[in-house]
Amino acid sequence: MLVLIADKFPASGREVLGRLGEVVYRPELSAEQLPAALAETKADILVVRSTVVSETALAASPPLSLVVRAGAGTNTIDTAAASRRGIFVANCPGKNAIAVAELTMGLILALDRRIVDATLELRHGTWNKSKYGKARGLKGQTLGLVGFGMIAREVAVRARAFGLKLLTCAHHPIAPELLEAHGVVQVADLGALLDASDIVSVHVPYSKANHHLIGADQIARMRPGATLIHTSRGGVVDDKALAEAVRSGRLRAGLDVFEGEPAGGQADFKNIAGDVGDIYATPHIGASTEQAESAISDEVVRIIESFVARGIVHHAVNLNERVARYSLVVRHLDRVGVLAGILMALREERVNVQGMSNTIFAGGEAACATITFEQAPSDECLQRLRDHEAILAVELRAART
Ligand SMILES: NC(=O)C1=CN([C@@H]2O[C@H](COP(=O)(O)OP(=O)(O)OC[C@H]3O[C@@H](n4cnc5c(N)ncnc54)[C@H](O)[C@@H]3O)[C@@H](O)[C@H]2O)C=CC1
Ligand SMILES: O=C(O)C(=O)COP(=O)(O)O
Repeated sequence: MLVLIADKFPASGREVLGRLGEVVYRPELSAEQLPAALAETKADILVVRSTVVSETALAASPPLSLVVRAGAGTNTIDTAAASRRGIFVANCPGKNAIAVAELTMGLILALDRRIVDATLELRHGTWNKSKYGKARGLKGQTLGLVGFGMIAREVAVRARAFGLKLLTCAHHPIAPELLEAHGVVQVADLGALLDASDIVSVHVPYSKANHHLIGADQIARMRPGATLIHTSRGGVVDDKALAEAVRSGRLRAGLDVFEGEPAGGQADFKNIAGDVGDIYATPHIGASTEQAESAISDEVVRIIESFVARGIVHHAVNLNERVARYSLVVRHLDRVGVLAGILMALREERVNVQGMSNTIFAGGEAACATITFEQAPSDECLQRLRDHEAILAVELRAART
C-alpha cells in the first residue's frame, strides 16, 4: 500500500503511516503537478489539505481507492468524479474547529480594538491613544453565526464568555437542546440574522448553492457599522461587494479566506485587504495551529488504518446516504459458500444488492449477514434460504417510509 501525501503533514503522522506501508511525502506538489505524481507513484491512498484534486488526478493512479482531506472542507476535491470511479473521499470533521474558532475570536477582538492599525502606528513611532482609544466593546453585542456546524459551535462557546448574544440560522430546525447548550437562538432565516446582528460570522461549506450566499444584497442588509467575519471558504462571500461596503465606511471585515486565493504556502496575491483599511486579513491560517494539525494527523491515521485493516472508511463524504427500503438479516453457520449462496438466490430474483455486512460471533461458528436492497425478494426465495442447512434464521425488514 502506498500513501502519497501532497501537502504539509506532521512527521509523527507520517511515521505511523510508514508502519502500514510506503509513504511518499511531496508537500510541494501543486494541483497541476498532482496527476503526474499520482501516475508515477501509483498511489493507493492520497492525503491532501487545500490542494485541488481534479478528475484528471483521480484518474492518474489506477489503484487509487481513498482520498483523505486532512481538514474539513472537501470542495477542493472532485467528489462527483471520485464517486463515479468508486474512490472514497473522507474528511476529518471537527478536528480543526477550535483553531478556526480561536482565529474568529481573534479577528473580532482585533477589529473592535483596531489592534493591527495601532500596532503598525506604534511600530512607526506614533502614540495615538486619541485615535485608538475608541472601541465599542463586545459585551451585549449580537453575534450572528451563519451555519451551526462544528466551527460555529466552538465560536459560540468562546463568544459566550465575552458576553455576546448569539443567533444562528440554518436550513432546518436545530435541536433545541443543542441551541440551549450553546446559549444560541435560531432565527427564521439569513435575512433575519443579518437584520439583528452587530457581528456576522460565516461558517458554511462552499457549494454551488452557497456561492455568494453573502452577496451584495446581504451585505447591504447588514446593520451600518457591523462587522463581517469570514473564515469559511472563498466564494461564500462576494469579496468585491464586501470591499465596496467596507471602503464606503458601512462595514468592517475580518477575513481568512478569499475568492481566487492561492492554494500553496507562498505566492503573490493581490487581494481586497490591500487597499481597504477596515479589512483585517490572514492568509487561510484558520486551521494552522500545532494543536489542530496534530488532531487532524491523528484522525487521518485513524481513517487510513481502519480502511487498510477493515475496509471501513470513517467520515466518507461521497456515499449514497439513501436508506435502502429493505434489509435481509441472515444468521448462518460460518462456512465457505453460504454467503455466495444467499447472493445467488437474490441474483435469481434480479434483486440489486446495495449494501452488505457480515459479522462473526465469538467462537467462529456462526455469523450474521445484513444485506440491503430496494426491491423485496419473493416469499419463495426467502423460504429457499430458510431451508438451507447452514442458515439458522432469515428475517426481511422494511424501512419505515
Ligand atoms: N479557514 C480555515 O482554515 C478553515 C475553514 N473551514 C471551512 O469552514 C466550513 C465549515 O466547517 P465546519 O463547521 O467544520 O463544517 P460543518 O459541516 O460541521 O458545519 C457546516 C454547517 O453549515 C450548514 N450549512 C450549509 N449551508 C448552509 C446555509 N446556506 N445556511 C445555513 N447553514 C448552512 C450545514 O448544514 C452544517 O451544519 C468548512 O466547510 C470549510 O470550508 C474549515 C476548517 C478550516
Ligand atoms: O479544513 C479546512 O477546510 C481548511 O480550510 C483548512 O485548510 P488547510 O488544511 O489549512 O489548507
